[in-house]
Amino acid sequence: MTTNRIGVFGANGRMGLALLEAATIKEQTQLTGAYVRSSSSLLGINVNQVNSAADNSVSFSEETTIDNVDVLIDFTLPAGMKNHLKTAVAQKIPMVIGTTGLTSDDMALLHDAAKHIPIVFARNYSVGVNVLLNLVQTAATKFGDDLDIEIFEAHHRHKIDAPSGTALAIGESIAQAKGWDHDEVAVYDRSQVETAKSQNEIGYSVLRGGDIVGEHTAYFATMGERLELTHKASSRMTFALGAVRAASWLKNKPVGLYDMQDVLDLK
Ligand SMILES: NC(=O)C1=CN([C@@H]2O[C@H](COP(=O)(O)OP(=O)(O)OC[C@H]3O[C@@H](n4cnc5c(N)ncnc54)[C@H](OP(=O)(O)O)[C@@H]3O)[C@@H](O)[C@H]2O)C=CC1
Ligand SMILES: O=C(O)C1=N[C@H](C(=O)O)C[C@H](O)C1
Repeated sequence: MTTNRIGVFGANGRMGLALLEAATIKEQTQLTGAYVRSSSSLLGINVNQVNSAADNSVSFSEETTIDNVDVLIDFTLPAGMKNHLKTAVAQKIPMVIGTTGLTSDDMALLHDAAKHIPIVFARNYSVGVNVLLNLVQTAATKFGDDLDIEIFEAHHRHKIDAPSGTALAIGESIAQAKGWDHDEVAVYDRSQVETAKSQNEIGYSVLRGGDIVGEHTAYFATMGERLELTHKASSRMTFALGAVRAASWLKNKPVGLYDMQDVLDLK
């Protein structure tokens, strides 16, 4: 097996720094690019000075200077991801994407790009959440119709998008199993609603605070019992190592759009 050379966009972000470390410590993988914006004060600085566990032969460089890379990884914001996607398509480099908060237009761009390069896009790169995406489908279909389904998520105070990408992925997985259109059954705000909830609903609630890495619970509540399926991430390295694993899996794949369930063979 040849070494997989990894370039990381948004290398100074919370996930970016974890990805620098993951690409350094993972076997058969080499960190070869740590990309930041052209305005960044980190340009030219060794990554090792910001994360001592990251490869000391790499310095932060401009995101327009990609070279010597087999797979690019992007955990940034939607605007950044879209620029990075254009670069990856232009240079025909496979891409692993974890950025959340994407609109349906952004998703259409991803689908188009995946006609030209192989892409893994997942809203959560942990093993646990990807197993959970299957478990919620079982739970959603084993109770009768007299069932209330709610999803709760909690994240750190800096998180911008809500509900989290993972919460939406869980809801979409449930909707698929129930044969529902997710957009029609998703309820994000009950503050203006003056009627009792209907059973064909997936309700979302959100907490933001402190340094919570990421917690998700799907509730299946009926009369007399309630099932709660919870996943808790306690380190960003879980997501980063998952993304680097996805990058190794992706290296020689044909063009197309894949997800972490493909990587983990969970479909
Ligand atoms: N799929 C998964 O498993 C996971 C996904 N995520 C997602 O990853 C994303 C990043 O999260 P996190 O690391 O906490 O966020 P941070 O805010 O810590 O980092 C964001 C990074 O993106 C860069 N960035 C933002 N906008 C642009 C742009 N327009 N062009 C280029 N670079 C840009 C920032 O650069 P600068 O500092 O210069 O602004 C920074 O490096 C979020 O969408 C989050 O939801 C997070 C964890 C797991
Ligand atoms: O922003 C984060 O931190 C996370 N974002 C992802 C999401 O939106 O689901 C995944 C993880 O929960 C952490």
